[in-house]
Amino acid sequence: MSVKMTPPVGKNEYIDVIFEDLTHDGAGVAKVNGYPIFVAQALPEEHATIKIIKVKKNFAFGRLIELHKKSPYRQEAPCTVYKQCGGCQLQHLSYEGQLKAKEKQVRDVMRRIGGLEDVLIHPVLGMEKPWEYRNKAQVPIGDREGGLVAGFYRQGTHEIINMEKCLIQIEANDVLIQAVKAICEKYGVQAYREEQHKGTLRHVMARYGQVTGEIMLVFVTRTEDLPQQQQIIDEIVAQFPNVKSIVQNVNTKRTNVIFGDVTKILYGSEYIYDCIGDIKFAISARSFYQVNPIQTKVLYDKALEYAALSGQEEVIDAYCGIGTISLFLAQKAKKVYGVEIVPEAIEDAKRNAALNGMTNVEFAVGEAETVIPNWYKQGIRADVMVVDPPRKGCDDSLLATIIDMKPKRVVYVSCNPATLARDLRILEDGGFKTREIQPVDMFPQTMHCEAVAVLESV
Ligand SMILES: C[S@@+](CC[C@H](N)C(=O)[O-])C[C@H]1O[C@@H](n2cnc3c(N)ncnc32)[C@H](O)[C@@H]1O
Repeated sequence: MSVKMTPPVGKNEYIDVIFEDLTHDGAGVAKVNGYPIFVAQALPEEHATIKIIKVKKNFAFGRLIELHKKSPYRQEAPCTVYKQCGGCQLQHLSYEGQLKAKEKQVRDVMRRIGGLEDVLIHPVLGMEKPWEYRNKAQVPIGDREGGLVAGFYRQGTHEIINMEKCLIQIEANDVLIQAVKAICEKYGVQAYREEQHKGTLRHVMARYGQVTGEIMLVFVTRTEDLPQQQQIIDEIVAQFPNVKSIVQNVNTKRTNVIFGDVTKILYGSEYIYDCIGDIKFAISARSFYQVNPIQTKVLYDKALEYAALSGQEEVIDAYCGIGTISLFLAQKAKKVYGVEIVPEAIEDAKRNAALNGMTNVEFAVGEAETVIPNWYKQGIRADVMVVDPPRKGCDDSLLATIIDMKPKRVVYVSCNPATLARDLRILEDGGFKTREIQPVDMFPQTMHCEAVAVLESV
């Protein structure tokens, strides 16, 4: 017989609470008789009066009404559009507080989801200057009173708010996007209007090579043509000589997905270059490239250290993107095999290997969970397996193959501690032991948390 529980709070009720924790999206968590209430902008240890705004069977949402005791880590968020934007969730928490919160997040999920009580978890490696770090800006374009707006969607809506400066964005991208907006306005380019599925310009993306200074600009349009294309390009290139590639991506669909299937080069090269450490990379418009170049080096150095290569090992790099980690590893390995699902990224990866004179790498296009089991059947064995999956983590059949293959070490790079913990549990049950976990702060001011773990076959 199931017992129906009545939530201990009611809608519109005002109550006093003490916050204990943060959710994975940065809201404060308070509990009433074990029943959790989520409140945006609240921090652990804070005492507050809140108003209940939504009640569900197992949890509720509240709004901060009055803070009675503030967290010692609370600070004034420096960004003027912080509350409307939603791109950052932690600007009201000092950077020291953010690093502590992320370390706690990793510890909690390792215990709760992974059942890993005794694993060594290091403090988060943070940034000296945790601002202006993003090398990629991707902004929706709208129109208002005859002009264009470029910025962000107001939280929970598709209303575009204009933003001239994003505090986590590398300044060069902000400056370029403001200029592109003015140039497009001058030549009468219309913004895409979602409700009517009319107009031209949907998004503008700028990607900056931190070391080379090269910039790629991408226009995402609903239409095949970008009106006054040549004049627009000429003005951009005259004002910004470091723009080395201008690309148009055509997305004709009614969709929230940003990119369409067709990409054409309007000016310059199909890629820009950047360097991480001693390795040079060509990056094309649709390829994944880490957004925080300073911390990427920290992360990859740690992955390389955990791989503990002597020069004799065969290594598989699953989810390899444009071969960034693969080429880092190839400096110290006998042979590296990279696998990635996006064909353009694998073309970039091959070009990158040639660019750096590396001949001990081989890349394959496909799902890691299909390609690697096939390699295993063909007799390929890795001494070290590196995985860097998207947020949903590794597919079960890939984990099963890793368990069968029994590499000496697995280096797991993760952008989602919850799926990392889940997958570590599966690998531990299959005969591996997690030796240590190093969280690296790739995304200051946000709740996103990256970590690299090393496991050994026991
Ligand atoms: C977090 S990124 C890591 C990329 C690369 N290791 C890096 O650091 O730049 C994850 C990559 O996995 C790719 N991917 C997603 N699902 C995949 C799958 N099932 N098999 C192989 N690659 C996949 C994505 O296209 C993306 O390039």
